[in-house]
Amino acid sequence: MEVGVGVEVRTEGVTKSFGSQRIWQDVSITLPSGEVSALLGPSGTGKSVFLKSLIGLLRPERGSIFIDGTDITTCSNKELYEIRKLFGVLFQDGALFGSMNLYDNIAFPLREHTKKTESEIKRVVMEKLELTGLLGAENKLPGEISGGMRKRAGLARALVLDPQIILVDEPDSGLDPVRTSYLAQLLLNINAQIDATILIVTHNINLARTVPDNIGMLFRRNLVMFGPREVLLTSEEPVVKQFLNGRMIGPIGMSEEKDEAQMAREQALVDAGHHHGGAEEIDGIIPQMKAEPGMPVRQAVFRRQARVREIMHTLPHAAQSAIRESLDQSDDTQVMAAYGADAPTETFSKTIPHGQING
Ligand SMILES: Nc1ncnc2c1ncn2[C@@H]1O[C@H](COP(=O)(O)OP(=O)(O)OP(=O)(O)O)[C@@H](O)[C@H]1O
Repeated sequence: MEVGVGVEVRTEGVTKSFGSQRIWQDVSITLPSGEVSALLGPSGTGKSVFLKSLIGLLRPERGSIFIDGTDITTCSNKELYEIRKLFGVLFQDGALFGSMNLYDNIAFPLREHTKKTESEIKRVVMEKLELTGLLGAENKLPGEISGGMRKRAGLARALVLDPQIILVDEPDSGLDPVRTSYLAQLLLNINAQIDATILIVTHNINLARTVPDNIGMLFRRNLVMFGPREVLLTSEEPVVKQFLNGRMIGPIGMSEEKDEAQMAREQALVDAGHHHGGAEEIDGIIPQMKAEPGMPVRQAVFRRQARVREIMHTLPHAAQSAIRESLDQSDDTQVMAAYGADAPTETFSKTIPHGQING
């Protein structure tokens, strides 16, 4: 597999509305090159709109979006067309063409955007099918396979042009927790292999706690925070704590947000013994998932360590402690020991066997 170098994605004060509906405002975010970042937020906060803005499918009315130094909000259509080739995008349902088999779906970007011969195309397609555990399923139509397989096929297609930026919209949607973990493992393996800058948009708490190097959150039309994973995972911000623990108690309501009086009434109910809805309260930080044995060392880990050391003094105290703890353990190469005590769970310690096409 060719090794690319992920490029930086930076937004500066971007604001997006549809008519009079403001989706988010003044969002400034830098996705460090080659690292894995996640953007969280309750449903409807505009995560997908953000993702579509990054590839120029939607245009914010204010602010700039720099991809590898080019502002895609002002560049020409020709430049945008070239910039888009840096991206691989995995949409929620895989966005496959229903009438094409998996092979043709995955070959599609190569036939559209390159002059490769059919035998070269075959080599790339088979490589991506193998990487995503889909060998043997190439003749199936998207309608004949499960949601998990469709996601993996979408990922295979997103990878064929050797993207330097991979955007993933809700990798868990429609998947059970185990298949979600397999897909998360695959994304980390891919990051180790091609060093692409990855952004995962999700409201899956497990994924947020275990996968990304950096995490941000959108709420009430604003970016609540964005930074190294330890910042959000140790945050005392009520909306972040509520979200991470999936509780009903807090500023996030059924449709949008709550007022103070409503929050006080609900807290009184919980104090009186009513269940708050969250399955578990997790304090502190769960270790980050690692690339699997046999993968190259994930370079993002070293880049992030250097970066985080530099900004350490600007971070909240709790985040600093958590980062120091992780740095102390970090002769760690971020490749999971095959049978080591630190393999987080059995689920994460297995590869998708080649040819396994279920799920
Ligand atoms: N093309 C569009 N035209 C008008 N409104 C839109 C358009 N696309 C999205 N919206 C609106 O923008 C808001 C944010 O939608 P978006 O899908 O980005 O949210 P999300 O955070 O990804 O939600 P979820 O987690 O439920 O997928 C919604 O109110 C949606 O109706």
